[in-house]
Amino acid sequence: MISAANRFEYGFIGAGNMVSAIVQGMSAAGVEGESLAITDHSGKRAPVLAKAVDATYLPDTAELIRRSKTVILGMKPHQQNQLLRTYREEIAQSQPLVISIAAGRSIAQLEAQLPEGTAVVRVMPNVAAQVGLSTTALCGGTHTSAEQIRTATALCEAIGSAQVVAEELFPVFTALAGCSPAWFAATVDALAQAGVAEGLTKTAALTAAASAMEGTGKLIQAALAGGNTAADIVDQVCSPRGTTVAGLLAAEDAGLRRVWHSAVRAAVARDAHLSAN
Ligand SMILES: NC(=O)C1=CN([C@@H]2O[C@H](COP(=O)(O)OP(=O)(O)OC[C@H]3O[C@@H](n4cnc5c(N)ncnc54)[C@H](OP(=O)(O)O)[C@@H]3O)[C@@H](O)[C@H]2O)C=CC1
Ligand SMILES: O=C(O)[C@@H]1CCC=N1
Repeated sequence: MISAANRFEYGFIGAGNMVSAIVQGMSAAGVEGESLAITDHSGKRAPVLAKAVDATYLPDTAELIRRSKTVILGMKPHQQNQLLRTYREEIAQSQPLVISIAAGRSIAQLEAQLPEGTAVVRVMPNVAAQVGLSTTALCGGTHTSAEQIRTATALCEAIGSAQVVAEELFPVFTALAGCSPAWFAATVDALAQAGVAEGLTKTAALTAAASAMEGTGKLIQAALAGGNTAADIVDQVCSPRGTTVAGLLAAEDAGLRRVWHSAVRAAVARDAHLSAN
C-alpha cells in the first residue's frame, strides 16, 4: 500500500455536473488542489476540471484508487456496478474510505459490491456546492468509524452545510435538496416568462425572480432560527385585499401545493426504481 503521506486526500471518479460543482466549491473554500485527484471515463472533462483547480488528473482509475485516502464515486447510479466490479481488487488492497453521491444506491448495495470491511459513506449533495451552499445529507455504513464520518463531514462542510440523515430518509432528502435546484430554476424560468408576458425583458424578469428567491431563502432560514416558519413569511407579504393574496389563491387554485406533492412523490418513486435496478 502507498504510504498515507503520499496519498491524495480525495480522489474523484467522474467529472460530470455534480463532481464539477463539488470540486469547484472545495477549491473556492480553500481546499488545496494538490490534495485532489480526478479521473473520468472518456478523459474529456476530468483534465479540464483538474487544471481549473490545480488538482491532479489521473487517467488510470486503478492508480487513483491506490493513491487516494478517500474515493468519491461520482458516476451515474447505473454506472457504479461495473466500476466496483472492475476495481474490487484495488479497493481491497488500498482500503480507501468510499463515498457515494449516487441517488438510489443504498449502503447495503454498496457494501455488497465492495470488499468485506470497506468503510462507506453515502452522501447526497446538490449543485449549489459550486457556490458553497449545498445542503448535504450523509450516512455511514456498517464498517465506518466516527473518524471517517468526520472526514466525510469535513468534505461536505467545505461545500456548504452537512447533516447526518437516517438512510431511509435519503429518497425524500434527495427530492427536497438534491433535485430541487432544478425545480427552483424551472420555477424561476416560468415566473420570468410570465413577467415577459407582462412587459419585462427576460433578463430583467430572471434577475428579479432569482434575487427574490435568494432573499426569500435567507428570510426563511432566519424565520426558522427564530422559531417561526415559512408560513409566517407568507402572512407577512399577503396584505389584506392585496396583490400577493390574489396571486397566491390563483396559484393554489391552479394546483401549487399539488404540483410540489407530485414532484416529491415522483422523485421518491424514481429513487426506489433506481434502488431496485
Ligand atoms: N447532478 C446533480 O445535481 C446531482 C447528482 N447526484 C449524483 O451524482 C452522480 C453523478 O451525476 P452527474 O454529475 O449529474 O452525472 P454526469 O453524467 O454529469 O457525470 C458522470 C461522470 O461519471 C463519469 N464516469 C462514468 N462511468 C465512469 C467510469 N467507469 N470510470 C470513470 N468515470 C466514469 C463520467 O465520465 P465521462 O463523461 O468521461 O463518461 C462523468 O464524468 C449521480 O450518481 C447522481 O445521482 C447527486 C446529487 C445531485
Ligand atoms: O436527477 C438525479 O437523479 C440526480 C440526483 C439528485 C439530483 N440529480
